[in-house]
Amino acid sequence: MNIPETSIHHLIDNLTHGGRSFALYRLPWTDEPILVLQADGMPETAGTLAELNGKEGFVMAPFHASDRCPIIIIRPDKVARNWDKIAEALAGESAPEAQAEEGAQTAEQPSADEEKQRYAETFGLFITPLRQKQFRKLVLSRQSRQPLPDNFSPLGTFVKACNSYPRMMISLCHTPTGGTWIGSTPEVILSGNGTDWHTVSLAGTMPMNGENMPTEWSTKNKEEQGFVSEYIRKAVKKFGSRLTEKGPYTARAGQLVHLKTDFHFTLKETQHLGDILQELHPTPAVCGLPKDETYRFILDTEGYDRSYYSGIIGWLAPREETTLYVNLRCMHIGKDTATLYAGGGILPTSEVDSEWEETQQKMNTMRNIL
Ligand SMILES: C=C(O[C@@H]1C=C(C(=O)O)C=C[C@H]1O)C(=O)O
Repeated sequence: MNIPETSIHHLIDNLTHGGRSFALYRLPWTDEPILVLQADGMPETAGTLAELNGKEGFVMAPFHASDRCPIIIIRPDKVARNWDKIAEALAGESAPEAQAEEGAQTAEQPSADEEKQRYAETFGLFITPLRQKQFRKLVLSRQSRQPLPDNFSPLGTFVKACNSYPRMMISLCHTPTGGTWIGSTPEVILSGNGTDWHTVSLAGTMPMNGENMPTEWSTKNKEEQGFVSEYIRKAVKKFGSRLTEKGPYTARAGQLVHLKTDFHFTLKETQHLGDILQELHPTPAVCGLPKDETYRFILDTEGYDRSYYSGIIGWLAPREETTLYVNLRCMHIGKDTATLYAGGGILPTSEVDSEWEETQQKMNTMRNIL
């Protein structure tokens, strides 16, 4: 993907400082940036995914919705594909007045050792109920802040992600309340149109071996992904018919590989996609099993707010094509730091050092383009 001409580049970068809501995204295996822009006013918010029934727009839903962190629906007043059309859509837009930057981030950053120490403590809290067989799987995640480079450009970073990660859905999304997020996710939660729908079970992680894809999976990884498949199969059967499954197979995501199963199914109608999202989210790829108990446990025990990480991001359009993803390998852009997020599935046999390393490798997806 090319960088657009300088005026568009600056305009989009400036939009990330303003009061306007927009999303710029690129679907896997395409080279087409898509802009969704709300012309005025604050975007609509919702407290539950079910409230998305019948709605159209660019959705950004958190791991756990609250008043402070609601589900956001950017109204598609303007939708434009490719830089030429995006330039036309933005013609007449002036660079918005810069708003006061949110939350001055002057707090001391913990050192790498302190971050690992904290992670290890929380890992201890997570492994105990797993070993006591209270839960079958838990996903433990963390955040890490790092300074933005002096010449940081959100749009430049978006284009770099598009060029580095052809298999992933790349997004740059800004709203006045949610702030600015950039991500590169490998995981569909719900996509399709008409009667044909698709979701995936994605779990298990290994680093690429140079340019070679490792394909020998440990029992732990296979089991972890099997849990997600089992959950998705059940959830999808509640709404869809004619379920077909392909996998598990090894799928590349940047410098990592995962185990993946595709699920295709038929829906009779598309006015209740919110109900399906509510049933699916949070899948055991980002939460745990059993769902309700592990969701509560994570909210109470993980020790930080996941915000929009491991929520849902993408285009919802019940009358045309929907492409919704799990918001992974993402970062929140602050005034002069980026907050990166990553997690991984924990089973009773998990070990703290390799799980920590896995979160580092996942965060590198964003670090490598900063
Ligand atoms: C939780 C993340 O990724 C998820 C967890 C995985 C795992 O536990 O192996 C693999 C892919 C994703 O479903 C993340 O990227 O932060």
